[in-house]
Amino acid sequence: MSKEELKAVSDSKVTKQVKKGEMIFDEGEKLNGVYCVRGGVSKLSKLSPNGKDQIVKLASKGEVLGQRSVIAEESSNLSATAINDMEVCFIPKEIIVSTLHKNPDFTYEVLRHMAHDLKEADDVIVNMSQKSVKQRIAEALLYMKTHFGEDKEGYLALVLSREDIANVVGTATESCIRILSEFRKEKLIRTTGKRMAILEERKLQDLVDGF
Ligand SMILES: Nc1ncnc2c1ncn2[C@@H]1O[C@@H]2COP(=O)(O)O[C@H]2[C@H]1O
Repeated sequence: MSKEELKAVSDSKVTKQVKKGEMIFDEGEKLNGVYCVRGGVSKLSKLSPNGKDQIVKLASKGEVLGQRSVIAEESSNLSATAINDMEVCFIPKEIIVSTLHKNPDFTYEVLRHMAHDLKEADDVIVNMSQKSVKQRIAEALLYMKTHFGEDKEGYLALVLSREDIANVVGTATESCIRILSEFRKEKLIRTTGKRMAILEERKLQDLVDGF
């Protein structure tokens, strides 16, 4: 971006604190701009008619939310809710659209991000249809470790409720609880309340890979 473009973005952006559990935007909303995640984690999810909230993605620092519907001039396809306390910065639609028209490098970057999101969405569909619930839960735990890390005691830094884990893998909360308890008995993981630690990363990966 040129100095002028950066200044326009920086003058127009508004920083917002979002508390754990608060919604940033709802599915079906017409967004007046995009949200950049500066801290914390947001779940992007879609509520189905049977009441299940399918989590499509966990978005963290550096990710942009809402650009798809802003560019497509549609309403948002997913809702974004804070999993923990977040800081987001809002950039109005006009600034995004005018920069997209003026700056090909910026447009290319946005396109690159959307192409990446598309690949992730493909992988979600393939995983859902080809992997068992057990494999999907193992994969979700490994994903949480790779993307959000561990705390000093070796627990996964991102703490998700059992319901959220079930909603990430697309299963019932009871099935998720049962499989996590199997993993615990097999000493693949350790749990303390909601907190979980991976003990046997290799074995979980083998399970995901079908060995
Ligand atoms: N893999 C993904 N699938 C769908 N939406 C994503 C993905 N990653 C990020 N997003 C963002 O999540 C937003 C949800 O609302 P929108 O449909 O407006 O725009 C979407 C994208 O900006």
